[in-house]
Amino acid sequence: MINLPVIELKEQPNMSLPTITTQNLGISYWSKNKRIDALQNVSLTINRGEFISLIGPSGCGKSTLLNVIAGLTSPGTDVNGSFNTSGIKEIDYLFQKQTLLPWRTVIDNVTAPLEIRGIPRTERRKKALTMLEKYGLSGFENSFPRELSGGMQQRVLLIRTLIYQPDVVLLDEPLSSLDAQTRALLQDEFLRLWRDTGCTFVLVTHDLDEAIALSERVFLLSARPGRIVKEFQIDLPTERSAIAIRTDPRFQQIQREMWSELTTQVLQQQDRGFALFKT
Ligand SMILES: Nc1ncnc2c1ncn2[C@@H]1O[C@H](COP(=O)(O)OP(=O)(O)OP(=O)(O)O)[C@@H](O)[C@H]1O
Repeated sequence: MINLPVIELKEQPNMSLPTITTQNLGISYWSKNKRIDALQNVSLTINRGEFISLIGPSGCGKSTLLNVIAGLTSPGTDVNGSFNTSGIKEIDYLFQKQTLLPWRTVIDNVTAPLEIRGIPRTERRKKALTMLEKYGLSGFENSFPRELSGGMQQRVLLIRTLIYQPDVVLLDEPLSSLDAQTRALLQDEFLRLWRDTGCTFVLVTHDLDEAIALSERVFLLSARPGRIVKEFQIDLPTERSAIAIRTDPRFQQIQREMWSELTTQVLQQQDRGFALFKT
């Protein structure tokens, strides 16, 4: 088992204060003079310090929603409805194909966010070394990314994301390229880091088990244009292991309900596809 970092506890989050709210949010893209409605009437509230996940059929707008939260809407995007990120100072984003800077050593990768913010070298190295040690990466600080396994690289990315203790961490399929065992270990690390830091975590995943194991609430989006069709309360103990919880009967019950709802959405999407094909 990997030792996990003891990170300074942030002021305990006040759960009644919303961090992110959207009201009837609609997002459309224009591509080659064609309008693509990605999201429609999305209303949700994410409270400070929560761990929530977004699931739904492929192309339903999950990444689009994360991008909006991160303030990353590209030109030519229509935004309707309202959107608010009250009181957030720092948002960090860890996405699927994110990689480390290959020409920088592990420690220089990890300290990059502190460097950008003007934290003195000695201070940033001290902080990074503490985190690397507690993450089982001691001795690799001067290695280059190509010398690490996929799981180790992902752990370095996670440390880099959290080193500045952002208020909100957005995760877009961050573990999808890893083998099942490494993935399970990192899921446990996500849980512990979430509990230790008090950051708000918003995860996009295709893996329903991952969503249940990690989250307090899971939002299921419909096929495109994505709308929230169901909110699942994950009433499992907060102090849990992402691996062991999978054998809990309540976990399995939620899993069955989620699969059933997701299958309905996917079948509807296919019906619409066939209808389009016929016309
Ligand atoms: N910049 C863009 N320009 C045009 N269309 C886009 C753009 N970004 C996304 N889309 C379209 O918007 C829809 C939603 O895409 P998005 O990536 O948000 O879905 P997703 O649910 O994250 O998909 P997946 O689960 O497959 O990763 C898709 O039809 C996609 O093709």
